[in-house]
Amino acid sequence: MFETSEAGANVNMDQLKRQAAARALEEVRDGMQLGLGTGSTAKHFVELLGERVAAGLKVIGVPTSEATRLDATRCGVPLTTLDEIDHLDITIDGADEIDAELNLIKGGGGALLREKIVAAASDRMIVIADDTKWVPTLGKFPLPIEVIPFGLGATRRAIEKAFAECGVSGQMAVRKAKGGDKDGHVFVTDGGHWIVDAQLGQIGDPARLASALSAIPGVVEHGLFIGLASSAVLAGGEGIRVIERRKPKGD
Ligand SMILES: O=C(CO)[C@H](O)[C@H](O)COP(=O)(O)O
Repeated sequence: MFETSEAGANVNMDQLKRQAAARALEEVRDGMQLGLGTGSTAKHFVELLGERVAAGLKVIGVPTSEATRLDATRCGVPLTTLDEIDHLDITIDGADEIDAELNLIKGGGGALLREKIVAAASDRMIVIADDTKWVPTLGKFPLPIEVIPFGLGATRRAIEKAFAECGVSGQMAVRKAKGGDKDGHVFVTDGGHWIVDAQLGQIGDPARLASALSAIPGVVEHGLFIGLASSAVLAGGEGIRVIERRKPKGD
């Protein structure tokens, strides 16, 4: 399904992200419980949602990171936790790569663990992105793997074994923080873990790789989101494309 973009071809990436966020906001209804994603695209959604809340919309959100918690608070979006409510209606989040099955690579911003917990607790997950995130095959974006620092050598060897079994290979690097007083130090997630980014190039069977990585004890979570996204809103120079997942979530 295609929709016409008002902005035409000369929009910059940030405008495209905002357009995708605005389109997803049309799905939000009074009384909904929302998962709030992390990243520059999700930040647009939180800001636009804040404007609707200021105008009287009644919603409550669960943030997927401390950064989003701060943004949502600044924008006046009421927040709760997954301990206080029993489900979420929609999670709206960005992605680093999206394929035709709506499998995703996420975690470029380091929030993959909370993002996956929140998405899994939601009836629907709407992915919002500029259309450069749409790829024929996942893997060009380095796959984030959240790990426990203890025993990292053993965990890395187990990850390499899982890669070989799944027909992929590539360099791994422990993520470093960029900017601020933590610049150059190891990046630490909101959960206190580290991230290993794996440069795989192409992931032929993302579901198989996801299962193999999940089975490794030192791996807390990985950035392959398989079967979680219900739809993707992609904004490009030609307009907005909304892609629905063929099978409903949970099937
Ligand atoms: O997974 C994420 C954070 O962990 C983000 O959703 C992903 O990195 C996309 O970010 P952006 O909207 O800034 O391109």
